[in-house]
Amino acid sequence: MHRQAGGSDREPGRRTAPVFAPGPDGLAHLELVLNGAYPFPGFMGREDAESIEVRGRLLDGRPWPVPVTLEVPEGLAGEDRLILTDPEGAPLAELAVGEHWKGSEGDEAAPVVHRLAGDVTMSRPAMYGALRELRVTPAEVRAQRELDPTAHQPLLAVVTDRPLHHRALHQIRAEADALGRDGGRAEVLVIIDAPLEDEGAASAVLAAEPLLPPRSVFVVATLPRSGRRGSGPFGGEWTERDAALAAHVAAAYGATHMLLEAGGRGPEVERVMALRPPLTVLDPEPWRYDSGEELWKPFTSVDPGRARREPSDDEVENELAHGRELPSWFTPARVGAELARLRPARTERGLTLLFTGLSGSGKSTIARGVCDGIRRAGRPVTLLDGDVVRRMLSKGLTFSREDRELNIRRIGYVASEINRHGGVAVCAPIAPYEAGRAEVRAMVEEFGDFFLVHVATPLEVCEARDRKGLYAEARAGRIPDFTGISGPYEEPVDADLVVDTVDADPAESVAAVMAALREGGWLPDPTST
Ligand SMILES: Nc1ncnc2c1ncn2[C@@H]1O[C@H](COP(=O)(O)OS(=O)(=O)O)[C@@H](OP(=O)(O)O)[C@H]1O
Ligand SMILES: Nc1ncnc2c1ncn2[C@@H]1O[C@H](COP(=O)(O)OP(=O)(O)O)[C@@H](O)[C@H]1O
Repeated sequence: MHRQAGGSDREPGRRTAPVFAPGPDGLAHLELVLNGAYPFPGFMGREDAESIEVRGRLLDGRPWPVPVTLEVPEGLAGEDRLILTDPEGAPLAELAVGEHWKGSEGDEAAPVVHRLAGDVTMSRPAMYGALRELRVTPAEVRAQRELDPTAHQPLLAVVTDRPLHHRALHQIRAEADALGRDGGRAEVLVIIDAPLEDEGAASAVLAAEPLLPPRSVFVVATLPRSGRRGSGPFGGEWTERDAALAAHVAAAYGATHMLLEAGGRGPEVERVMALRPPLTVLDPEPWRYDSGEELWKPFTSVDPGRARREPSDDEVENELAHGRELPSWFTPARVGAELARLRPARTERGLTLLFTGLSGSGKSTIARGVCDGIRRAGRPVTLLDGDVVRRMLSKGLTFSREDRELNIRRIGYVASEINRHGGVAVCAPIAPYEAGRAEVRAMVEEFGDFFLVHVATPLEVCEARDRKGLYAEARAGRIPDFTGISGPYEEPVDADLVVDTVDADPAESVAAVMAALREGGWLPDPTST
């Protein structure tokens, strides 16, 4: 987690500070402190953080919506200086620790969290992460506008973590017109909230540039919102505190007004304004598509019977997953094309199929049949069978919990590499622990899709089959940690498909999996070829 920074001889005789790479939220806060988007010089102490939680204000009375804190491992809690680095270990800033404080997150049983507060000083500008050239500082944007003598119009910030479809674009143009002074229109600054480590929906947002008022400016920022981001390019849920934080950042860029694009389902603007952001958060008039006139119009002028419902984020994801074009009344063609590039059809995305179940449940038998089917459907496929993996990749590992977790991690790694190149990996280990399966899911979803099949054959049936005589041995006490007998099997609660092998023969079980893959769009539909 941390190590001593080598070779820092700037101040001879002074002990070298340990280095620490903050987690995603800590890093996002750090970037906003360093680029001047936040009006304070570092991470907050306990009193400020508690004051924000209780009354939405810093101790000195300034409204502020979220604590800006830095979690550190316990081993760093006693330090008085820290070098904060990016995830690759390059120094970003030095933290002069003013306070160490700890607390538990939520209930008493939760582990103690250690935090350090204090001012940060930039070591060198950040280089890591995606879209660096678009991560322009607030001061740069303000200076650019000051150079322009015609820039006397209000500045409307549009903060978005998702693509701008027709509705949002109409709303933005209408608001920019309404806010304009002297017959002009407000200028537009699009703040794309993208993760630090990848581009998120940024390229799809940028694709809408020609559809926004001329001279609209685009910047990328990462707003910290723990646990919000989904894996798709459609953004996540915004709370009113998230929205208020976005408003503070937008104001730092010089914005006078903000419109949050949250897919039409953002937090109530009144509740955001109650947190006293430093600019006006707009509650734009809803726009609807009038299917009679084939036009987008303000809600009030559309006959409710003719207002077409917008597809939900899930529906958009589903259309893209099946390789279908998004409807042109909903998405501008250029945005749709970029989304199709960001989210290729499932037939082209990597896929990991993980079969989990007791020994003898039928994993290998079904996995073999499914591999044949996938190959026949024209996709490259690799089978990572439990027994075979144990003879090769995981030779020498035992059946302790630790070794089983290592086994599944290795399988997950190989599967994710197969997925990175668009291939299908079919894995058939017992994978008895929820944590191990979740780890594989996370590894795989970086590059492809994950599909969990629970081969839910009851223990009695597996034991009666006892193909390898192992159950008898285990019952006789000769195999320790035998899954289902002397070792645990945690039933999955997140299986995408549960297969019954009691009332079905192998061919039927294979067919059930193949049907699910076809239905989900991972295999070409044979009727369409
Ligand atoms: N203690 C114990 N518990 C469970 N299974 C045992 C054990 N010892 C050996 N075997 C044989 O190893 C096969 C399971 O290996 P896996 O790599 O799939 O297991 S795990 O995912 O690491 O839990 C499993 O194969 P399958 O029957 O194909 O599941 C068994 O044949
Ligand atoms: N519907 C079914 N699907 C898979 N296997 C089945 C089914 N019905 C009976 N079986 C039998 O159950 C046994 C499963 O063994 P195997 O596939 O090696 O399981 P595992 O890999 O889970 O240990 C095989 O002998 C297979 O013929």
